[in-house]
Amino acid sequence: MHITLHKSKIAKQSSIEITGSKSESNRLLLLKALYPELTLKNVSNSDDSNLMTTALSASSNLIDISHAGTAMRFLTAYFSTQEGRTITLTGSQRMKERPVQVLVEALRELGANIEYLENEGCPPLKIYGKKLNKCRVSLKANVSSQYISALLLVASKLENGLELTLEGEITSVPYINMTLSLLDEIGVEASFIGNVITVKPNTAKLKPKTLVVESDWSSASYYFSILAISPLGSEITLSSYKENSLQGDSVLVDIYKHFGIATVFKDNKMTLIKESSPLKPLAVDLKDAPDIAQTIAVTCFALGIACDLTGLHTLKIKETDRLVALKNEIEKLGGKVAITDKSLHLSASNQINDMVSIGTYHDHRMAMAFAPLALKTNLIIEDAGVVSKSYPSFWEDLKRMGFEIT
Ligand SMILES: O=C(O)C1=C[C@@H](OP(=O)(O)O)[C@@H](O)[C@H](O)C1
Ligand SMILES: C=C(OP(=O)(O)O)C(=O)O
Repeated sequence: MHITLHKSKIAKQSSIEITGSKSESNRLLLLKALYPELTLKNVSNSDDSNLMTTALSASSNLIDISHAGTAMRFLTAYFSTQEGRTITLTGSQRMKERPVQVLVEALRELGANIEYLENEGCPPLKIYGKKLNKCRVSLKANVSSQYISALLLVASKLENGLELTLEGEITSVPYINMTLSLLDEIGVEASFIGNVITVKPNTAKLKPKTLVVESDWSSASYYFSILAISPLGSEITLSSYKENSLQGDSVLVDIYKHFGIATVFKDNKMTLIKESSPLKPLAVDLKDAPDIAQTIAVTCFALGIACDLTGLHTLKIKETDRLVALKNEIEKLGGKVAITDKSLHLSASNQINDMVSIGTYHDHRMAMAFAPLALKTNLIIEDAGVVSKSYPSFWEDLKRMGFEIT
C-alpha cells in the first residue's frame, strides 16, 4: 500500500502514546520464558515483539521470524539451550542475508549443535537443542551487539554461567548495557569489566517481579524530527519516558538540542519543545545509536543543513543497506549524499522536490524517517505498512497530530 502525505501543518500541541521499547520487550519476553515468575507491562505492540511472543510459545518445529533481527539472534541462543527440541528457525528473504555466523560459532564453542540450511553464515538454521557444557567463549564485537545480548540472555541458565571475551571494537554498547541492566533488575548477577562479561549461573526461582517496559525511544525519534522542522513554540508530549533510560537512543535529547529542541521530563512523560532554530551543520558519531541515523539524516535534509554521520558500519546489515537506501531516496528529493561503508555526508541544499515517491526497501525506518518531510512538501511513501515492524499505529498517530494522509 502506497500512501500520499500532503503538505501539512501540525497542531501547536499534541500528545502521543507509544508502546514499550521493542529491544527491551524482546529481551524481557525471552527472560520471562526462562523465568515465568516475571510479569511484564507496556510490552511493545510491534510485529517483531509479537513474533517473539509467538515463537517462544510455539509447539511447531518450524519458526518463521520474518524481518525481526533481534528475535532471530535471541531465539538462536534460546533454542540452542532447549534440551530435546529441534527447531528450524527461518525468516524473510532479507533475514536470509543477515549474518549470524559470529553468534553460531560462539554457541558451537559452548557446545551447541546448529546447522546452516541454505547459505553458510546466515539463516535459516536447524537447531538441535541440548545442554551446553562449556562456559567460556570469545567473539568479535564489532559486527552486531545482538550476538552478545543473545548469549547473555541465556547465560544464567548454563550450568556454570558464562564468561564472554569481546574482541576488537565493541559496537552498539548501550544495547549490551541494556541487557545487563535487565539481568540485574531481575536478580541475575553479571559484571562487565574491560572486555570481559561474566554472568553467574542461577538455578533458583526468582522473586516474582513486575517490570514496566519504558516506551520506545527509536519510535520517539520521528517526533524529535517533526518538531525540528515545525514552527517555534510547537510542543509534543510523549508517554511513558524516563530521563535515565536504558535505551541508547535517548541520546536524541542531546542531539536534537542542536536543532533547538528542549526536552522536559515530568510525571513519566516527556515534552519536546521547539525553542529556537539554529541552522548549523551537524557532525555526530552514531556507533552507539545506529537506529536513529535515518531520522537525523532526513531532519538535516529537511532543514537544508549539511551533516556528517559516522559510526554507521552496522547499517549495511540491517533491514536493508540503509546507507544506500538513504542516498537513493534523498537524491530523488534533490539532495546530495556521499556514503562510505560506515559514514554518510549530506551537503547543505535548499531544494526539496515535490511529489517524490519514496522507496522503503522493506525497512520500517525508511518509511518513518521520511514522513516528517510532509511538513515541507507533498510526498508518497511506498509500502507504508512496513512501519508495523516496530510501530504499527505510526500513520494514525501522525494523522491525529495534523498530518494529511490519503
Ligand atoms: O539489541 C538490540 O535490541 C538492538 C541492537 C542494535 O543492533 P546492532 O547491535 O546489530 O547494531 C539495533 O540496531 C537494533 O535495532 C536493536
Ligand atoms: C535494526 C533493527 O531491528 P532488527 O535488527 O531487530 O531487525 C531496527 O529496528 O532498526
